[in-house]
Amino acid sequence: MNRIVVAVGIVYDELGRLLVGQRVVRDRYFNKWEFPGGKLEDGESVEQALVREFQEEVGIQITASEPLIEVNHEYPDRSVRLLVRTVLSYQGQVRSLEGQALAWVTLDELDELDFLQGNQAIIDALRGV
Ligand SMILES: Nc1nc2c([nH]c(=O)n2[C@@H]2O[C@H](COP(=O)(O)OP(=O)(O)OP(=O)(O)O)[C@@H](O)[C@H]2O)c(=O)[nH]1
Ligand SMILES: [Mg+2]
Repeated sequence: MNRIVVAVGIVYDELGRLLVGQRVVRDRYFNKWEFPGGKLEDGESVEQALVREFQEEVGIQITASEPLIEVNHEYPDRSVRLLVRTVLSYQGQVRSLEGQALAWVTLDELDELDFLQGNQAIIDALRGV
């Protein structure tokens, strides 16, 4: 099976909280929490995909990001490669553009959310485990 390549962004607010979104009902894995992002389109770099997805989903313009971690995960129906980047700067105001719930949460609060399975390695990396 081909691996689906996904750009994922970690954005912090001025209090050091992270931006998370809840997948909407029409999605696979509905109601699971995730970090904003999405699949790379043909010919796109990870940075281009990240900029496009953040514009489409949460309405901000990312101006700088750096790699955090790459995670391969096998779901029952698909294999994904998550290219996770830390967002260093952006312009605009975060808002939900696709009907998804958005929240700013602390690292401790991440445990209370029902995340996509593939995200445990990301959360460990954020905690420096
Ligand atoms: N955006 C995002 N996607 C993630 C995360 N973790 C994770 O496993 N994924 C997986 O990455 C893939 C890409 O997500 P997506 O929202 O662009 O695409 P999708 O699968 O909903 O679209 P589709 O149902 O039309 O194929 C999904 O299979 C999703 O489960 C995450 O933190 N953020
Ligand atoms: Mg998406």
